[in-house]
Amino acid sequence: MRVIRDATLADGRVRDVRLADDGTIDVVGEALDGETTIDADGRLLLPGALDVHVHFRQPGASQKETWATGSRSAAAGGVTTVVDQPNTDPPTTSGDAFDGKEAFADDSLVDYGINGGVTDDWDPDSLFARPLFALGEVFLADSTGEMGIDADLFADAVARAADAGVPVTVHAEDATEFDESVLPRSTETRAESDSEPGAGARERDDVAAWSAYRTADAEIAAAERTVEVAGDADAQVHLAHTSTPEAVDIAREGGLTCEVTPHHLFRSTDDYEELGTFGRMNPPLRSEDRRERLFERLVDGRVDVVATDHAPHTRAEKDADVWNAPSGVPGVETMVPLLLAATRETELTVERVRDVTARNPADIFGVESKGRVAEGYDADLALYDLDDATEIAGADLHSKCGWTPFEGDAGVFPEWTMRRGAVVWDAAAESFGDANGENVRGSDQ
Ligand SMILES: NC(=O)N[C@@H](CC(=O)O)C(=O)O
Ligand SMILES: [Zn+2]
Ligand SMILES: [Zn+2]
Repeated sequence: MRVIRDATLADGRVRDVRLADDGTIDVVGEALDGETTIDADGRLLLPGALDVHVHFRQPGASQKETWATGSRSAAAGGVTTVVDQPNTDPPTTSGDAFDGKEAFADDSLVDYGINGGVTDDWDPDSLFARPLFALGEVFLADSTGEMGIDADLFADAVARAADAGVPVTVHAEDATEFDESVLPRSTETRAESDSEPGAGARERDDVAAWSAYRTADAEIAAAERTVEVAGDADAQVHLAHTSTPEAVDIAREGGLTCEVTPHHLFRSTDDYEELGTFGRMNPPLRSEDRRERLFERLVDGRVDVVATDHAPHTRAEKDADVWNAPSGVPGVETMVPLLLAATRETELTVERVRDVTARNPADIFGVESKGRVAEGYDADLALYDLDDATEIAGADLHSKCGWTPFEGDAGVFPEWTMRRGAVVWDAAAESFGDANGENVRGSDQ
């Protein structure tokens, strides 16, 4: 059996890790026997990350990303499990659509889960008959794919998920709280607002208008409503991509779990000047003050999960004015690298990075075989040299979209990544494995 020698674990212990032939971890110990040795030489060994929020765009938008390119990007960033969201074309709102997506996921290099979505014409009976990772992201306002639903359907969908024993993830923005006075006035709306003095005072075309339009209050209101709906249905609910510290606090106090994205942790409205419309996403970037308070909650443990909301769009698509550019930024390859680089400069610890990227998502979503470097767990592993931070460059990344909102930031990338004991990314050789990822909820096919 193979042994990874002298690996520093997230808690600082230096241990050998012996791999069983079935792709699991045989034992973690000291001076272990084994046939072949992989010398970690004191470098950091982390459990492969579970990114519970990606948009890999197939079926329907393979010009932005495919399962092949998205999963390679994941592997090159130390991510060994991804969870795909339902706003594809067709949307994943029926059993047939689920099966269609699973056929594409066959191309995945890493393990995966597939979420089911809710729209007015979803087919819950056939959908819940499939091995869903979760119901979600349930869109409380329109985002890419225009799957926003109303309050009654939301309550109904959460109740059905609770009955089926399936967790729910929520895109919490309440469209009734958006500030429409920021919107450009078409001839029609201009006529209306002219009859209401004060409304629509000026036409905005700066990117910061996106943050002014989709207000922090819209997220806060939707988070509060989600707590109520989850309580009424006694459902397990997780808030996706919370952009405000207020929503994190509401989730904690209301018995929900929450995730934050790298872009809301490392970018703010101060970065619009540099990012332009490439910095437009939902929920939008917030003030530097809110970003700092979000980061504090990551450091002290109030944030449960970091997930990327990897939402690639082509450069040509993004290169439009603020009202017409699509929302979303890529991120699956840079999540762990950014967080590890941050441990060198902030109070963030490597143990917290391990918890929010692996242990907590596995525990919250019940992926029992993953998230830990311990006996019996899947040998999903990545090796890092904390002394070797490099500059992130879109051109070096493996997403099909070819750009990153983190251009120039420091990142600590993995030397190699293993999925179930097989190397899926070797940075020195710049080569990917050819393993086929598996559905972590079991396949339906
Ligand atoms: N976050 C985004 O701005 N966009 C996501 C959809 C979503 O997660 O809301 C996308 O699929 O493009
Ligand atoms: Zn969303
Ligand atoms: Zn999303």
